[in-house]
Amino acid sequence: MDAATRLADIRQRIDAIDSQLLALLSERARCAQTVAEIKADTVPGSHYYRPEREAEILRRIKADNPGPLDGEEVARLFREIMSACLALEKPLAVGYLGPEGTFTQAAALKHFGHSVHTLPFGTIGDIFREVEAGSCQFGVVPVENSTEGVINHTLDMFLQSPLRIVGEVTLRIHQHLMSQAGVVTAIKRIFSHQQSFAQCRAWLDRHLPNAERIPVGSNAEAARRATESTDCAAIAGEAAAELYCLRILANRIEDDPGNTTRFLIIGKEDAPASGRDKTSLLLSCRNEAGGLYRLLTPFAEQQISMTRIESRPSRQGIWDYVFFVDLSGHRTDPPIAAALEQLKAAANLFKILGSYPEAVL
Ligand SMILES: O=C(O)C(=O)C[C@]1(C(=O)O)C=C[C@@H](O)C=C1
Repeated sequence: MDAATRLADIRQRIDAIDSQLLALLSERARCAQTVAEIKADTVPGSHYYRPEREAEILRRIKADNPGPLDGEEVARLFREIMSACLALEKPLAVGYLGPEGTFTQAAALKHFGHSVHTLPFGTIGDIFREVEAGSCQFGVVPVENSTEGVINHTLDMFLQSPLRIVGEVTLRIHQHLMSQAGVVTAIKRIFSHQQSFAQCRAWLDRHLPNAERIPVGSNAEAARRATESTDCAAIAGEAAAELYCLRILANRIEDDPGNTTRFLIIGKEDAPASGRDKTSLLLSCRNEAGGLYRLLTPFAEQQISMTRIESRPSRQGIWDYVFFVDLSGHRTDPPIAAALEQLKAAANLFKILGSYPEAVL
């Protein structure tokens, strides 16, 4: 068989497979519509998003993936299928730290897929307020970066807010230098968010030591400012370059190639157990010798793994601190439930911020 005939043959097979895929996708979408009808009958008025179910599906797809497509790639395809099915049930409104083109928007789309409505807000506080007020069902906020550490503003919001953490998503952050100019040497002023400047400090010191570094509220805002003049540049992500038609002069200039940001999904109710979950808590104890040690003892006794602890001023008195703690497991797992009961009795402040599926994508 010659090459042209083989090609025609294989394309015919691809067409037949696509028709099967389309029929199966349509059948899946009809199933999701039936799920929506059942939900409307049993929990009227509630949103239809089920983070624990989505996490279970994505984990199973990755585990069963026969190849040759990469597991992450296959999971991303299924992420989009579920997003489209959910939009048929009821489209979700998701608030993020704007403007359009920020890494937080990229994180929102990575977590929910592209069939949700993403709504930009100016500050982390605005996102909390809008989700509390119900104008968005969920919000996406950055919480920590592998190079720069925690985003204090996000943690501090949980001190007052009744919202829960319903999910997490991590995003590899690639920073690019972008401008209308054609060469790096033409750049006199650089705009970026202060976190991004910090993530690219060594690169900037080496390549643009004399350019002025001007901090702005977001990377997308930096990209917009970079359109003002040809001797300006921005450090931002690819989406911002596309949005503002800027040329990428230098790719991936972050000092740490593993540079990753973790984002939290906030909503009104936390998620049931998915089989691989995290629980986040807010705690404080009396300021005395061994106070924190005694507070955390139930975790050791119940063999619960504590994956993170951060301390922040409580804002209630000088040198008074609260602790943000992440645990492996769901608050309904019996050892965690037992430890939480003990903790509740011993802590000055005890708040469960949420139990939610570990990031899958
Ligand atoms: O299983 C459900 O509850 C559904 O609504 C279906 C489905 C899916 O497409 O598989 C869609 C949205 C939910 O977030 C979870 C799963």
